[in-house]
Order: sequence, then C-alpha cells, then structure tokens
Amino acid sequence: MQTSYPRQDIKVLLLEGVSASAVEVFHRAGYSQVELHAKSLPEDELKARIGEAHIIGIRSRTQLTAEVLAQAKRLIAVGCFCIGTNQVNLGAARLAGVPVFNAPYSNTRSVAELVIAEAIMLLRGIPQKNAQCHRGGWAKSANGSYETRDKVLGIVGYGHIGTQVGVLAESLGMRVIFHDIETKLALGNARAVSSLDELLERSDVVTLHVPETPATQLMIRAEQLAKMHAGAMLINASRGSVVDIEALATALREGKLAGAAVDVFPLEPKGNDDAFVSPLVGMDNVILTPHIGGSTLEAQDNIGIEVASKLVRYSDNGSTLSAVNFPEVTLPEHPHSRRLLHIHRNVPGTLSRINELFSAGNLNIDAQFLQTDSEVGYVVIDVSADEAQANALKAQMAAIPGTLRSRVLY
Ligand SMILES: NC(=O)c1ccc[n+]([C@@H]2O[C@H](COP(=O)([O-])OP(=O)(O)OC[C@H]3O[C@@H](n4cnc5c(N)ncnc54)[C@H](O)[C@@H]3O)[C@@H](O)[C@H]2O)c1
Ligand SMILES: O=C(O)[C@H](O)COP(=O)(O)O
Repeated sequence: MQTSYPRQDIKVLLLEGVSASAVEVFHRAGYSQVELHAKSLPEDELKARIGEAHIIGIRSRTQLTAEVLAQAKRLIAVGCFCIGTNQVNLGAARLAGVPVFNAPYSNTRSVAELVIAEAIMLLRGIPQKNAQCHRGGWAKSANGSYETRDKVLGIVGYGHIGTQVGVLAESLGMRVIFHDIETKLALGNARAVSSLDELLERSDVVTLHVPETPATQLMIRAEQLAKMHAGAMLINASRGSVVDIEALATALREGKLAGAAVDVFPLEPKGNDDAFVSPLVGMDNVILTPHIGGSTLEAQDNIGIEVASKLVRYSDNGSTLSAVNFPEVTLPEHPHSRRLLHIHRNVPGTLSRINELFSAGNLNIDAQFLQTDSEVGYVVIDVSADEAQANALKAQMAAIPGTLRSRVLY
C-alpha cells in the first residue's frame, strides 16, 4: 500500500547498538533513512536528534523523559528494543500521541540461562576460587561448595523470566518458591509463598525478576537482607533500582551473604568506553556483569526483528497491537479506502464530532475502530474518499479540541 507520507522520507534513529536485524526489517519495508548508533546519546544531543526523528529505537540506557519527548515534534513511535520500558515516560509519550512498543519475551530465555549459571557458580563458590587462581593462589577445598540439588531458589517476580528460571531450576533438582504481587499459576512443583519476608527467610538463593516500579524501588534494603539466612546468595538481573547496593555491599563484606551476582546497577555507564564504578567492585564473592542478561546474539537478533516489525506495522497501517502505553487498535486493510488516524484526549463526544465531519462531507466510512484508555482515545477510520478529501478531513479532525495527533496514512 502506497503511504501518503513516503516511507523513504521517514527518519528512523536507532541507538545503543540495536541489532542489524532491525535495520534489515526497515530496509525491506522501504524505509531507507535508518541511522544506527552504537551508544546512547548525551541528553543535549538526544534532544536535538529526536526532534528530527519520526521513529526512535532505544534499549535500556536512553532516558526518554518528558523534557526529551517535548522536543520530539515529528515522532510517531518509540521502540524499546528490550523488555523494560521504565526508561520512557510512558504517560508523556501517550499524551504526545506516541505509542511505545517493546519485545516482551525475546530475551527471556537468555536472562534465565544466565541466572541458572550464576546460581550454580555461587553455590560452588566459583567466583572466589576463580579470583584466587588468577592471583596465583590454590584453594582446593569443599568448604562453602554445594550442589544445586535440593537447594531452595526464591524467585521474586514470577513473570516471564521468573517462571523460566523456575522451570530450569527444577530440572536441576532445586526447590522453587516464588513471591509475586499477582496470583500466578505455579509451574511444575514451584510453590507461592505468602510474603517477600517468607521467601527471604526460606531461600538459599534469591533471584529478582520484578520490573522497575515505585513499589520495587529499593525493595531489597538492609532490613530485607537481614531476613535472609546466613550464607544465602542474591542474584539481581532485574533493575539496579531494586536493590540498595550499599546495603548489599555491607551484607557481603560482613559475611551475612556468601555471594551475589549483579547484572544491573543504580548507575550504569553510558557506553563501553565509560568507567564502571560500584561498591561491589573488588569483591571476590560477587559476579559482576555489565547489564548483559539479555545480550545474546539470538536474543538481540529476535528483538531487532520483533520491535522493528511492530514499528513498521504501526507506521504502515496504524496498528497499535501490543503497544505498552496506548489503546490497542488494529484494522484489516480495505484496499480501496483511505485510512485516517486520530489520537485524542479521551473526552466525551470526540467520536461523534469526528463522525459529523464525515457525514457533512457525505463520505462513506468503510470501517472504523475506536479504543480508549482513561486518558487517550485512538480511532482508525477507513473511508471512501480521494486524496484531497482525505487531507481536508485530516485538517478538520486536527481542529477538534483535544486532538493529540491526526494523520492520513494512505
Ligand atoms: N538484565 C537484563 O538484561 C534484563 C533483561 C530482560 C529483562 N530485565 C528486567 O527484568 C524484568 C522482568 O522481566 P519479565 O519479562 O519477567 O517481566 P514480567 O512483567 O513478565 O514479570 C514481572 C513480574 O513481577 C511481578 N511484580 C511486579 N511488581 C512486583 C512487586 N512489587 N513484588 C513482587 N512481584 C512484582 C509482576 O506481577 C510480574 O509477574 C523487566 O521488567 C526488566 O526490568 C532485565
Ligand atoms: O529490559 C531489558 O530487556 C534488559 O534490561 C536488557 O536491556 P538492554 O537491551 O539495554 O540490554
């Protein structure tokens, strides 16, 4: 379908080393202006560059705050080429009429595999033994080394990643317990516990798989670490904001915890050339990884395809299916119609105002789909009209009070 705004004029800006598979998807769909950056951009540059972009693709590092989004005058959509979307002010994007898409499952398995590997390494005391050998030491001993079999793995956040971790852990013979704010179907022999405290008290290894939300902010502090039993271990591959890192360093230094594996940090370097600073640096019993839980070639390749395809579908036909901040609308194409999009504040009467414009122009609506959430309404309308009529309608719709965006797609 020929789009009203030519695809070759749409500027796609991809940051943070988004996979080349995404570029391929855009190119194949006719989007030739795709710019790929290996790093996130400093805020000033980001504000300048987002002003030119129609589509922006980021990973977990780039902060799309309300101030940054306010510069994004041409932006039609955001792609988070990862699971987490906490780095985007989703409300501000919604009120700017900009849907945000992500890849909710494509790196799940990669994170789960890393966590299982870390649980095995921590239970065997490998981080310390590895560090000693590197220094020319030799500490052959079974002290502090355990099998995973029969150990209790406590999973906080039993969602996509948490459940995968649980399934893999059970295949090793671990006993799995979990805590979640939602009622969840327990897979295999996993058991829900009644509270976070109970989970902390009972687990040999605690692994965190919650999103960043106000409720998960510093969810694990000194008080929670004190509830874990002596010699237990903590794995955090969720978000750096979930754990009080100073309290964790203290618990490790004092021997309360036997080890930890940490992939995410309150402050992460912007790119690979920047220095990494953390109170955990230099601790032999800690596995430190640079936020690579989801960084496998398989995951990045799949994420590139998944998110780029969602962005192309939205840009080409207006489908917001699986957007994380927007009413979900998808309509089959009606080949002989023109398609108009209207995004508005959800105030009563907007749809009837739109429909009045169509009846006043004596134009037949071939299909129409409206979805609303508490703040925003999104309607896709297929109409039998010529190009001039469609453009006139778009201008009239744009004048309706509360309009956030209106477009003629084709
Ligand atoms: N290290 C990495 O590279 C990496 C990769 C992927 C995802 N992540 C992080 O992992 C998080 C989890 O991913 P997922 O795909 O499993 O998400 P998910 O949404 O499928 O699961 C999250 C679970 O946490 C639960 N939860 C939310 N708030 C909670 C609370 N206060 N207490 C207990 N449970 C709570 C939810 O109900 C849900 O079941 C992501 O949000 C992302 O931040 C990190
Ligand atoms: O949210 C995610 O998927 C992870 O934190 C991975 O983020 P990344 O793409 O920046 O590695």
